[in-house]
Amino acid sequence: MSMAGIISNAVVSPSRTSLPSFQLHRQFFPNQVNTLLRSSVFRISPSSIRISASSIINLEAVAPQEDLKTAFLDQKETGFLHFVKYHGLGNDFILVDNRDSLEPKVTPEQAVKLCDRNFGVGADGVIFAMPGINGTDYTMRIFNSDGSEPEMCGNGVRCFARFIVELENLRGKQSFTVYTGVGVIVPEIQDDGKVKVDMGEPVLKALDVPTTLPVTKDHAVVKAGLEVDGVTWNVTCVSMGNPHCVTFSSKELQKLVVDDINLPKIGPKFEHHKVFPARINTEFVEVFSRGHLKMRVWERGAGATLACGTGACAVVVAAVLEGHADRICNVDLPGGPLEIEWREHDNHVYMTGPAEVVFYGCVPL
Ligand SMILES: N[C@H](CCC[C@H](N)C(=O)O)C(=O)O
Repeated sequence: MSMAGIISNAVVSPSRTSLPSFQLHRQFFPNQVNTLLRSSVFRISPSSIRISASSIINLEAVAPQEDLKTAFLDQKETGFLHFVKYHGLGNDFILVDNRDSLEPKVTPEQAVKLCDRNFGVGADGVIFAMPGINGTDYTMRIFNSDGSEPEMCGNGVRCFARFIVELENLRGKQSFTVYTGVGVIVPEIQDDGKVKVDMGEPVLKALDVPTTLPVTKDHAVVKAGLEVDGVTWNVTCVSMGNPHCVTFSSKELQKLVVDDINLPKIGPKFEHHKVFPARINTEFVEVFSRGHLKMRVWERGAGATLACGTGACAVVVAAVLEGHADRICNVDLPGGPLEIEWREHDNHVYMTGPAEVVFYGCVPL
C-alpha cells in the first residue's frame, strides 16, 4: 500500500488533477511540503483546492515511506491523537504510541467515542504500546469499544507486534516480550509476515474463569448445561486471561450451524448471564473435522466481531476437552483462519495469524 494510500484513499498526481483530492496540512510534513512547493513534481489545481495552508501532493514522489511514517507518528500536536489503524482478520484496533508513559493517552470514555463506527474512527478497541515493566520490552493495554479494559486480546497482540516493528523500524524475524493483563506474552513476527504468539496456559478452574456454573471435570466446567433464552446449551468455560464460554451443541441441537445463530439476540444474554460475574466472551462452534473448526463470536465489551484470537484459543482447548478435535487446528472465523496449537508438553496455546495496517490517522481528542 502506498504511503499516500495510508494517509488517505485519494492521491492526486500532477497528471490526474481531476481525481478527488485530499489535502495535507503543512504542519505534518513541513520539510517535504516545502520541498514539494519548489519542485517541478508539484502543481496545485486551483479548482480542487481551498487556497489555504494546505497542499495537494503526491507523497510517493518525494520521500521514502519510512521517513514519512516516522514523521507522521512523531507529530505530537497537543489536542490531537496520531494513531495507526490495524486489523487482525477484521478484528480492528486503533493503535496508539504510548511508549513515553504507563498512563494511557486516551480515557475509556474517549475510547468509546473513537471506536464509534459512525461518529468516530471506528474500531473494536484501542490498544496502547507502553514502556515495559518487570523487565519486559513493552507493555500492552487495551480498551474494548465499550470502554471496559480486558486482560488480553489475541488479534490485538498480533497488531501490537506489527506496530512495534514499525515504530522501532525493526527488520526481519522479530520477537519481544510484552507485559499484559495475563502476564508476559511473546509474539514473534514470522518470515511470511504472520505473527506467532505464545498465549500461555489456559485456565480451566471454574472459580478462575470466572463462572459459578457447577464443575463437571477436575474443577473445570466441561460440557455443562446452561439455559439461555429457553435453550439448554452444552458449554465449556476457558480463560485465556479473559473469560470464554464455548458451545458446540445444545440439548435440542446436537450439531450447531453457526451461520444460523442470531448473535445480536443471543450474545448479550450470554455476556450478561448471572453465572459469569465478569461477563463473558461466547463462541459458537461447528466441527468440520478433528483439525478444522468454524466459529462465530459475541465478544464481551465489543459485540459480534469478525475474529477473536483468545476465543479461537479457548475453542481449541474446549474442543480437545470435549473430544471433538486434536491439539492442532485451523479455526475459521468470519474474518479468516487462525492456526491454533494447544501444545501438550508445555500446556501453552500458540496462535498464528496475520495483522495488517489499514491507515494512519490524526484525530482531535
Ligand atoms: N473483548 C475481549 C477482549 C478482546 C479479545 C479479542 N478481540 C481477541 O482477539 O482475543 C474481552 O473483553 O475479553
